[in-house]
Amino acid sequence: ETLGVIGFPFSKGQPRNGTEHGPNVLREAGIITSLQSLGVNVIDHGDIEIEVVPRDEPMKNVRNPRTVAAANKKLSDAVAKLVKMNQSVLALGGDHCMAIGSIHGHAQVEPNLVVVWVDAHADVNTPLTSVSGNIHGMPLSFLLKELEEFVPKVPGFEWCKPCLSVRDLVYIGLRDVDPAERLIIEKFGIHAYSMQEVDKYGIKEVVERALNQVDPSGVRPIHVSFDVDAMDPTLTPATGTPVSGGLSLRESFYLAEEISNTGRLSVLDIAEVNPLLSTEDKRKLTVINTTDVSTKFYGYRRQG
Ligand SMILES: CN[C@](CCCC[B-](O)(O)O)(CCN1CCCCC1)C(=O)O
Ligand SMILES: [Mn+2]
Ligand SMILES: [Mn+2]
Ligand SMILES: [Mn+2]
Repeated sequence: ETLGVIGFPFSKGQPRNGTEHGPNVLREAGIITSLQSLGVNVIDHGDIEIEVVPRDEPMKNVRNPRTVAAANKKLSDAVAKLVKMNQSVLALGGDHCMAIGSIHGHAQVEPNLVVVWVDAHADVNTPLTSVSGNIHGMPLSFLLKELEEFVPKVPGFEWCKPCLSVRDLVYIGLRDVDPAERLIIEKFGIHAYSMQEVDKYGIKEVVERALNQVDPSGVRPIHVSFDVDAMDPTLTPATGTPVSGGLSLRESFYLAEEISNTGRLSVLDIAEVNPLLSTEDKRKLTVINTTDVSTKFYGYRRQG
């Protein structure tokens, strides 16, 4: 089994510079060697080449649409190519708009995939419901078939055909959801385990229910889109939209271990590491904790 690593050095899905350095600070922290030490055959395919599209005027309030679209088209093609070569893929971000390219590319080869979205946020605003205009708060609206009729054409995204159904998506870690996002989640009955459910049922029960709801027969390829702001900000402070009361280190480890144990993790996104948004020691803490969770997704066993 080969694990292909792709860097997505990108920040234009949100306004805070720094997530373009995410892939490299994770590499410098030794994420590749940590994975290789698990006996995983890791190939680092380098970074997606990012081009800034000139005169990339906002479409209504959507910022950097063409630049975000062009970068994610490249990511989609790269992910599809690796999945087609039977590699599992670790995509290092970069802001969470990366999920547009990553999930789209994965779905071109594995249309039967399910998505586990681990995040403080639902990231399901449409270009019309978004208050911020930051595409990192909208990726799922570009991917969900049931939202297609509510999403306007955004310049550059002509390539991005919705490829996911709401019943194939489950959230874990929500604690900062916009009113319009809540409406969408309730209208379409999207499975969602917020931090309230994590407290109520415990992480074991939440992970069990989540996986059972999207894939009761336990056969479908899994795409995990992991926003590091799902974890408590005391653990991953170097991120753009921190929200208190997040997943503990052990809850994050357990979630990753259970996903790993399915043997069906196909693509993992690690999004929203922003080394510029904190002091040196907080940056170190963020990349160490992010790396430690990542190794659990790929078979690190706490029991030895
Ligand atoms: C909750 N939605 C936000 C944040 C999206 C975070 C994206 B992620 O990838 O980091 O998860 C925030 C919108 N609020 C901003 C403050 C005023 C109310 C709206 C948005 O910009 O859509
Ligand atoms: Mn988030
Ligand atoms: Mn996110
Ligand atoms: Mn974030």
